[in-house]
Amino acid sequence: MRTSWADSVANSASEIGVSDNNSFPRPTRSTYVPPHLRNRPASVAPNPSGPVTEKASFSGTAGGSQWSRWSGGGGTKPEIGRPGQGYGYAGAGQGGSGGGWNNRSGGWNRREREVNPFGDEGEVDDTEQAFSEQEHTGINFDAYEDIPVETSGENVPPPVNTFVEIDLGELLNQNIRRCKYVKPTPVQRHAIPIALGGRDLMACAQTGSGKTAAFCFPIISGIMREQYVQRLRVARTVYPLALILSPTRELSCQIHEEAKKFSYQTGVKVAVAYGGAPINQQLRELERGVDILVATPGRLVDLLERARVSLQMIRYLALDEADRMLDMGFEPQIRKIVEQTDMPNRGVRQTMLFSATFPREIQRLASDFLSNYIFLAVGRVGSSTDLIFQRVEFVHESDKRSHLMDLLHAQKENGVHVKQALTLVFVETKKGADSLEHWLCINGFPATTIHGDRTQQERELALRSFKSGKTPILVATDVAARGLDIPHVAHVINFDLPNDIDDYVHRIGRTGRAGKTGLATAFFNESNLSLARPLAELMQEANQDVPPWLTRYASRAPYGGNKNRRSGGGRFGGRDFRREGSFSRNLDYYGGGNSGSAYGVAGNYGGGYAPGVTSAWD
Ligand SMILES: Nc1ncnc2c1ncn2[C@@H]1O[C@H](COP(=O)(O)OP(=O)(O)OP(=O)(O)O)[C@@H](O)[C@H]1O
Repeated sequence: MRTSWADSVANSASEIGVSDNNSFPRPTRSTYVPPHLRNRPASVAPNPSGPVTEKASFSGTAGGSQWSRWSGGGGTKPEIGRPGQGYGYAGAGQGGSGGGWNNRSGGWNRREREVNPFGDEGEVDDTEQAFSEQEHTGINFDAYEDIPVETSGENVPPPVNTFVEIDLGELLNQNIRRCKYVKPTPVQRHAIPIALGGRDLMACAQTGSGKTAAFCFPIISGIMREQYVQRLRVARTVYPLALILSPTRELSCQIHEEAKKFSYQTGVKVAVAYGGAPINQQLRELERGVDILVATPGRLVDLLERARVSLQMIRYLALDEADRMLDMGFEPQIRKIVEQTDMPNRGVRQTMLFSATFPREIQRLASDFLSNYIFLAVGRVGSSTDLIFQRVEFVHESDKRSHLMDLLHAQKENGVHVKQALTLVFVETKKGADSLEHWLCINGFPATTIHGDRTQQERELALRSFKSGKTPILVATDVAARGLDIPHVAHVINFDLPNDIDDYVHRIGRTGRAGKTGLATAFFNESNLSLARPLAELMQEANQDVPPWLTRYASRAPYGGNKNRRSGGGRFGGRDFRREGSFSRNLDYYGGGNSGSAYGVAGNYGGGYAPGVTSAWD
């Protein structure tokens, strides 16, 4: 059995040799001027009404940057930094790390101590050897080594094998060690050098394979490196340098938590904004300063409309679950945020899109936001990891509950139904979720539920209760399908199968994460016929046993599961859509083949919701 990346740290014994010479060419950005402000007169910079002179102490090598112009130019100066604080950075004196790093930690106000997100309070081994020592402890990444990797685009930077050969900065490296990340995962090996090279990126890698760090590390490192000595705020408007968008509130919170760990004591400030939670609290948090803003689109639009956030200084834009962000549910909001605000244009900002699935027409849409980008696919686009043992059972609608009960009883008898083994049950509707939860509870299986009709407080409570094992069964709609990284989810049950095979991939991806194995069971019946073929193909590709009855259905069924979203000639045929020379908006990728609009009609569009299904997306 494979070893988990993180869990095997303690037990690992040996690891392949690590070079600590920094062989990867280091980007040369000595003094950073935000690209969209280059060659502009100073007056183009945000022009504060009623500038406030901030007592901002800083050291380091900021001379010549736009920031220093504002701070030291003697002219009008926007209010910079957090009120009442000397926001200074110690650019010098970073032992061990290469020059040019902007150690911002010196600027943390002593009154506002940064909470230690690791809860270790102790020292971290900050010697250069620490990675090497850990790397010799035998983390088993072998299972991932044979994953096919495809990159396309011009001048693709080479991948790295270790964290030490990437110049992320010592403070970030310390946090990586604290996270017990010993070695970069395959997507990190490829994506981090690409992003550090300043390139736009469309990256597709399997669920649970470490995509969050793959976009967070370069952003944090870039902000540290770029010598932003002061944080801009004009009146009550804040100017983040990086924006990370995700489709759900819970996922945004999770990314925020992760990013806070990665940026601990670097001076890079991360804040989160999402719907359903009191906006005033989020505004107060923003006012304390923000370099990286993690947000759901709806709440961000609200903040932009209130002029509490400006995207004028955005240097990095990352879309997590990018295909979901660009499908019918979100695309208008994303276009509004990216194209109709003061955000710097593509080619000026750096844009990174990540997901485990990337249907080709979404790739095409996404290319509107990217400039000369690199396409990276680790594993086949849209494939599931073979760490997940997949099982499909034919269950009539009326038998589903009793079948579920049988499964749960069997789990209990096998000792799986314990605190450390959580079960996630996906259903199609919010009503269905509530009713199943109630039924489970009265039948002696403590369950809770998460869906779009619950208040945010209820949703957060449910998630906490599930994570802690207090309520080991979570009944969820698709709101929990993407991105959530919940340790100890041992079993994902598709009580109702989704209509789209990509949704299935994300749902089952809540287990079998970070090198761990997991189990996924699906209840299939006549109402899922359109999924038969893509499901059988997906399972086959992941070396799973496909039941003969499913193969029979698959051979009879028309290709469903939104095959129209993929390339012709097979589910996994399409990778980088740019390689398909004849790709055109007018081709029959939308199923109907005659879509009047460039983007097809809603009903044919992958992310649309099936009739009668209420969306739980934020
Ligand atoms: N280099 C690493 N070493 C060990 N563990 C890692 C490493 N990188 C990430 N992880 C862990 O792997 C888990 C999955 O990572 P993450 O949530 O980023 O996956 P993902 O690819 O974004 O998944 P999804 O597609 O479901 O959103 C997390 O618990 C994370 O802490």
